[in-house]
Amino acid sequence: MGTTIETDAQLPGKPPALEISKVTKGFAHRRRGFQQVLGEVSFSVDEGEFISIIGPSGSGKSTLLKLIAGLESPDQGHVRLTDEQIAAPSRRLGVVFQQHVLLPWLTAKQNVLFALQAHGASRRSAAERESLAEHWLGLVQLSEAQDLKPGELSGGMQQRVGIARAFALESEVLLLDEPLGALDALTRHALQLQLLRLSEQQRRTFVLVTHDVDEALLLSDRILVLSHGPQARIQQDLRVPFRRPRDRTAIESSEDYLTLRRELLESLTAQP
Ligand SMILES: Nc1ncnc2c1ncn2[C@@H]1O[C@H](COP(=O)(O)OP(=O)(O)OP(=O)(O)O)[C@@H](O)[C@H]1O
Repeated sequence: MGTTIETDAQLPGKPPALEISKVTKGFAHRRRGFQQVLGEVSFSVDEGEFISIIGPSGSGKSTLLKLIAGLESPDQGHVRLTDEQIAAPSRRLGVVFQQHVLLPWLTAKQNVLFALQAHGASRRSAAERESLAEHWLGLVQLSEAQDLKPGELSGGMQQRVGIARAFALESEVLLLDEPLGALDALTRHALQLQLLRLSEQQRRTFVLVTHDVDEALLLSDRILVLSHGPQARIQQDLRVPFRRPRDRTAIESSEDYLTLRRELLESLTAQP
């Protein structure tokens, strides 16, 4: 296996950026009764680490991400962001969902600016906010399209606006829920590389929910596999050992890659 890169995450004594401790969550359904979606789930994420959560459909991946985002409350256990318990959405956490949730009456740039204002970046001057928005739209190759409205953009372009917006907010932790899931294979492939590049330049803390084993292997330092629900748990916690900056072609042709990929697919298709 290759060697892991050294990050701040490996410095001894540093508290984790994110700590999920003995979290459980269920929902009451009128017909099905109470459904215990997550059993006791515990894991931590170091600062600067990129982790992916994969698991069977319906196992509770999005529920887990919503708990981390403070959009749902755990029934038991807690979510901590370094020194703070998360009980509601926080500026310290940015979220990108599968469906681009852009305001249709605003241009791409205005969407990013609107989020910057709402997110408390008002301590920056209007000119600073504008150059921040332009900077991030440029990094996702949307400079030419920054004055177009969502209706005039393709699905992939809209998703790139969502990614630029999330990065521009400068949150410590970025939560990505299948951000590329609704895109065609070619666009998805290209955006995976953009996300790889951005995440390697930024080294923020990332939690990605994905169905795509190759996406998880390309982007992550660690992959957590959620077991079949109900009462899903973390059934596997795999370290992805490829050096950064990563080169997709090089890692995908390595023996380690094929072994990890096989292991993940077996784990995902294992009977509950
Ligand atoms: N707000 C809610 N109210 C009731 N049930 C819910 C709610 N949110 C999620 N669930 C249920 O929790 C279970 C897990 O859903 P969740 O979306 O977290 O799974 P997932 O692993 O992300 O699924 P997929 O991979 O298909 O997107 C499902 O059975 C779903 O119906």
